[in-house]
Amino acid sequence: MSSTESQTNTTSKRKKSSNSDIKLPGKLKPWCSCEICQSFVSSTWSLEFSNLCDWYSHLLRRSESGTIRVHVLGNIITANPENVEYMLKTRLDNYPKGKPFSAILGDLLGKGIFNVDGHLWKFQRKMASLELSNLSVKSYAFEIVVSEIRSRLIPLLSSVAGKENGVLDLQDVFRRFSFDSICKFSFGLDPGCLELSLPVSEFAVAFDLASKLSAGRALTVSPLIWKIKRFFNLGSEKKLREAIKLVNVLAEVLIKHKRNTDVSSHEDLLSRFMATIDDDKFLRDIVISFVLAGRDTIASALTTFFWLLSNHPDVILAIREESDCVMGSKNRDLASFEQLRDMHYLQAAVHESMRLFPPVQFDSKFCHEDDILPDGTFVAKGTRVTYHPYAMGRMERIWGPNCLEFKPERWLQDGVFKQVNPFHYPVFQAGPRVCLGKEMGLVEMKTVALSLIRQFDIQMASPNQTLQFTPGLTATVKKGLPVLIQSLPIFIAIHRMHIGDAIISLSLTLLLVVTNYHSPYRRRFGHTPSQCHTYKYSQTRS
Ligand code: HEM
Repeated sequence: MSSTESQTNTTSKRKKSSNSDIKLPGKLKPWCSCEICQSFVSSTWSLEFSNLCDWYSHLLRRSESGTIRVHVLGNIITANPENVEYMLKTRLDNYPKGKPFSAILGDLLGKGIFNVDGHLWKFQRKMASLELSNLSVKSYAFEIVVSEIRSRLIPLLSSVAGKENGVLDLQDVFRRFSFDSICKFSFGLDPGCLELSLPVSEFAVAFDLASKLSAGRALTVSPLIWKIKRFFNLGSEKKLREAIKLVNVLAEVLIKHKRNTDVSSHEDLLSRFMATIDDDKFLRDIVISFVLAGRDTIASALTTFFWLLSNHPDVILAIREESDCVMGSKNRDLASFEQLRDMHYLQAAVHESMRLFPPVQFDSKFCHEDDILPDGTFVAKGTRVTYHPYAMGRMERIWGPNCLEFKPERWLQDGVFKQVNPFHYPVFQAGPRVCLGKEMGLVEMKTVALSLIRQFDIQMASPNQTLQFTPGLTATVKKGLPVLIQSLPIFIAIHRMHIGDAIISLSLTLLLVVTNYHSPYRRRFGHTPSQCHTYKYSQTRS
């Protein structure tokens, strides 16, 4: 079917829909007394739900169309895949980021890709897609991650492993890790956040504060409040201005330095973009967008993944067994790019984790001209429309009756990872503006997770911890993720060669061989890890 045909069909379907919603205005209605708005205004939703997104998920599950309105916010929220496809692909032009969003992040991001629409976006998208698909840029990104794991992450975890009171906030560790990695990738600059012997980087502190305060603007009752504070340079707006000034000074110094250096052989984004762009302010904006996009998302995804794993030891075992099978059980090196590609269960587990805990829990666009969504919802010009990946991951009508369970197997068909329709799973957004760092992010996440799973036993310091999120652009766990760490015996034996540990590891290896036959891997995939090379080979051939 041609795209015009499919568009016509959608339109006629929408016309047929007799949703009474059509007559409702979509605009802001601060006085609304409907049940949802009253519960929102009085915060009574919090009596039953720990997180706003859990309450929205509950409302969206109850809604026949999978769409609700919060009139007091002037916001239409949808978990309906047809609507999501419509706004992110079919009518992308009618659902831009819009001025309210770009005003909030404008001072920090300027005209960077994350914050613009139209020609400015198209130009950056084309340029960045070209660079990110380049093989040498991909291996540069991978080398950065591998080196950060080897030289900082593993030594840090090893230094607290087994220590009494050796509690570590894993969320904080991941935030430092991902900041170092994305800065090296974007600027070729190492802020050394995970290096505890180094003083905290000024850039990291300023960037952190600037993104936190910018996101805080979205939480004010009316944008007028932060705009007035900005005009008079008061309170949080004064701090934001100072933080952005520092980010700008450091970026300027860096760009100047690079302009005076031969960067033709450098692989970082800034050096590569320099060849095309002369305007240093624009260059700064483009690269800062990448830092914002690629930092907290990875840290958030890893934090919730390890929280889920702590309640699913069978998944940890299956990941270890699959990696032993692909890499060899005695191999303690990090997985290579190719080896990661062969780990279908790991790929399934990280996708499943982000289904339940997407790093970007919701994402809003602003309607350009009056419109009707495929489910019949009328959208007035200027209305905010939010698609909600967090709620979508919890919809029975999309994922079936076990939608609330963490089941990596749902992504596997005969042991091979199967993608789903991206509009059912818009964790990386979908359509023409799909996340540019998706592949890179997945590789980073899997490399970090696997390196820790193979070398450490990680337990929650408070085993009954539930996840409560702080409001912001990316999901952040309110109290962090305090964990206790133990090195795995095999790892100790190989790296430290203590005779006692070597005996323990030998016994464990024997135990593993004996229990191999009854392993979770076998139950899951119907074959033992030692058979899996042949298995996968025959899968590929057929
Ligand atoms: C688990 C990791 C990640 C997740 C879940 C994720 C998710 C997303 C989402 C939902 C968007 C759409 C945001 C919007 O338009 O409002 C997005 C856009 C984007 N992401 Fe990611 N992201 C991840 C990692 C990364 C990384 C590592 C990079 C950098 C290399 C990156 C670069 C970008 C860029 C540049 C955009 C803007 C694309 C455009 O507007 O055309 N992301 N990402």
